[in-house]
Amino acid sequence: MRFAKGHGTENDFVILPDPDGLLELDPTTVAALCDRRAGIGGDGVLRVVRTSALLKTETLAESARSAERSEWFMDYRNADGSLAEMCGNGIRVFARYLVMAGLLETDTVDIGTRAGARSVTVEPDGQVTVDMGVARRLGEGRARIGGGELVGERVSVGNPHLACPVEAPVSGLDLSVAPEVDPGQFPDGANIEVFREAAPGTLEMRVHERGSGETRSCGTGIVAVAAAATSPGEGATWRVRVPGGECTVFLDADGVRLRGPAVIVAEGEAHLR
Ligand SMILES: N[C@@H](CCC[C@H](N)C(=O)O)C(=O)O
Repeated sequence: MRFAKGHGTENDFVILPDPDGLLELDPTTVAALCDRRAGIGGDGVLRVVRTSALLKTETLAESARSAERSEWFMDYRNADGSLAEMCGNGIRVFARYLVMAGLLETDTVDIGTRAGARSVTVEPDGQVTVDMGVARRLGEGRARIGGGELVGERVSVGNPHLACPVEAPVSGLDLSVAPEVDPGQFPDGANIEVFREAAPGTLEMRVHERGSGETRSCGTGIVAVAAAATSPGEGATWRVRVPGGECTVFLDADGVRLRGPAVIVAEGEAHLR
């Protein structure tokens, strides 16, 4: 099985080129690929598949139908094999892979996801900007963590988030154990972010991702905390620092854009047993 490895702010992915949709990617295979000792290692898998091939085996939700017009589809899987609707770091890495593989002739492309199509622009300076659509703010939510409680705002970026403001520097928090959420608020689970304003216009954030555990960055989580930190109805630009680097989020009346790095670090052949 051919693969590439890439990351966006150290949120890392195994990339599987499968233009014609021939791979059978079950959760066990995904978990084996993402295993950091016995596999290649990654927070998730990005299968690079033509949308026309994906649609032979999968029906998209009504809300994701815009993806049907995209040539390429980011079939994203978490490290535990579960599917997710969207990945903000992954889609930048996906676009970088398309460029490297000679599969992209323009700088801007619509990429299909289970949250719908997202317009992605690969910039000359190496950064990649994604039109993330709308970050929907859904009201207060809670999570239990290490005997305490986190209170924050539920935000949908296509996938579910709980963005929790905290007073102390985020480096002091223990996110090693999965926070528990109320299934009534999050029927499909959630990605949990803690954040604080470290300087004017700059947020610091850490995340515990659904299906992957604590990661060094989460692009949709970065968008969720930027939305939660912005006064309703106003626009803003936030730099968001995560353990693996930094991204910038632009919020305005048209929606949200996420800008950050995307790197391919290796290519090879995987031999899974
Ligand atoms: N790391 C990603 C998000 C991946 C999906 C997430 N774990 C979920 O299950 O919703 C990002 O960069 O957005």
